[in-house]
Amino acid sequence: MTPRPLQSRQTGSLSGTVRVPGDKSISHRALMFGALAIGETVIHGLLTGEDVLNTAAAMRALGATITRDDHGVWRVRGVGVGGLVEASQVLDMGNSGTAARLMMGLVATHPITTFFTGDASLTKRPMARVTTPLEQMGASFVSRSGGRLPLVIIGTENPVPITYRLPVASAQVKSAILLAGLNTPGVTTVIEAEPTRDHSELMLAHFGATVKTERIEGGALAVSVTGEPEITGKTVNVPADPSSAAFLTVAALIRPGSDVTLTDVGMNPRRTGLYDTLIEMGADITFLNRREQAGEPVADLRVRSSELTGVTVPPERAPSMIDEYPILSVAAACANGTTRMLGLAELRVKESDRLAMVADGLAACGVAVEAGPDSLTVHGAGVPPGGATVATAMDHRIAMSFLVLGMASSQPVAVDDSEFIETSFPGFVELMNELGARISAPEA
Ligand SMILES: O=C(O)C1=C[C@@H](OP(=O)(O)O)[C@@H](O)[C@H](O)C1
Ligand SMILES: C=C(OP(=O)(O)O)C(=O)O
Repeated sequence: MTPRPLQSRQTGSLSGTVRVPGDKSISHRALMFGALAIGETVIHGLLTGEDVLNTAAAMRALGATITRDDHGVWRVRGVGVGGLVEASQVLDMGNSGTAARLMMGLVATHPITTFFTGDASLTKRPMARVTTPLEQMGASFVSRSGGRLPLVIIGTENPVPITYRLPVASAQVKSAILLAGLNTPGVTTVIEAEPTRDHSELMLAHFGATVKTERIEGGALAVSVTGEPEITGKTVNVPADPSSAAFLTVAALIRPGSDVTLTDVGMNPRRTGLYDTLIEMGADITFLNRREQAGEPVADLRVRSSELTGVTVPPERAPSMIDEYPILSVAAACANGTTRMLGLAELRVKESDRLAMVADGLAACGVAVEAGPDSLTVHGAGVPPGGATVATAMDHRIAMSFLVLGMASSQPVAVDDSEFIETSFPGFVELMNELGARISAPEA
């Protein structure tokens, strides 16, 4: 595919009221759980990013009927727990770790064989973290690349429930095991030392499954699902994605005179670490009209430009803002003083090695930065110099973060490819420009 470079120039104040697209994590789950439910699931506000469209295609290949009407409402007719059928084609999960890993959990405890692949980014990402527990439940895997995609899963006819302690903080691994547990007799339990996003637990309960979370010795959480439930189709209203809202939030904070309202943003406390951090840095963010939608808290966010000061972000906050470190690093570059971010090992195995990509990109833009094995230190000096073309390595969040950096930099910042923004935030450039940004194709 031909790369699509973009350039972002320094902008004046941003203003307006907008709704960013639906939450990606919740959108994947709504399609998957709808596909396992009996009856019809109606989804409002589903993200139509490429990652989620890949999930829809995969669930259709596994037997569900999924349609979208002219008003953007999605309907899923499910097959019932245990009812997935063998796909006749390879399931290509594109750029999406969530789709690949959760789907592997789903098929592992059905007596079907499934072939998975992904793009050049996804095929580099570790999958042993899911294949190891799923093997304990009875599935087998064939892969020529040390457990990475492409791989084949031979699902088991006689799944066994397990109790599994997560070796890394990962909602994807937790969810893969819980989804495998759905078609397994008895109780399947995942123990997590650090709380990760709980959208699977909340949505499974909404669909009628029995899911329990208990605090156990040492403060860890034990999350259990009771197997072989009958789950029934439900209505799901997908909130706006806090991880997408993050880009607009930081852009408004760093452009003087800005006043932006973001409506309907998901405020699940396991996702809001970035907002807590920005407030510690001095951000003026007001949370209006707090309410609940399908078990998920939401609010409207009013963001006004602010003088930011560097802070230390503790490692235990990482799971609640794991996808937001690239954009936090941009806020840190425009702040005064040093920001230290700790506990970032997982950033190295996302769509790209985000720790390295952020450090290299900021350095290219004249920002003082130091990367450790699992930490990042950014020395903010107000206005970044900019004036570079930043490599994005098939990573949507790197591309969007550096386009935001360009909005505040003395010289324009370009990104070498913007194509992957479509995976999570279709319409990003148009929405930013509507608020006052100056993002366009680079001048020849
Ligand atoms: O469960 C999910 O929907 C996600 C979990 C996180 O990944 P890990 O579980 O690998 O930390 C996150 O980075 C990803 O964007 C979405
Ligand atoms: C890490 C991300 O997604 P995934 O793991 O689903 O590819 C992300 O969206 O930042």
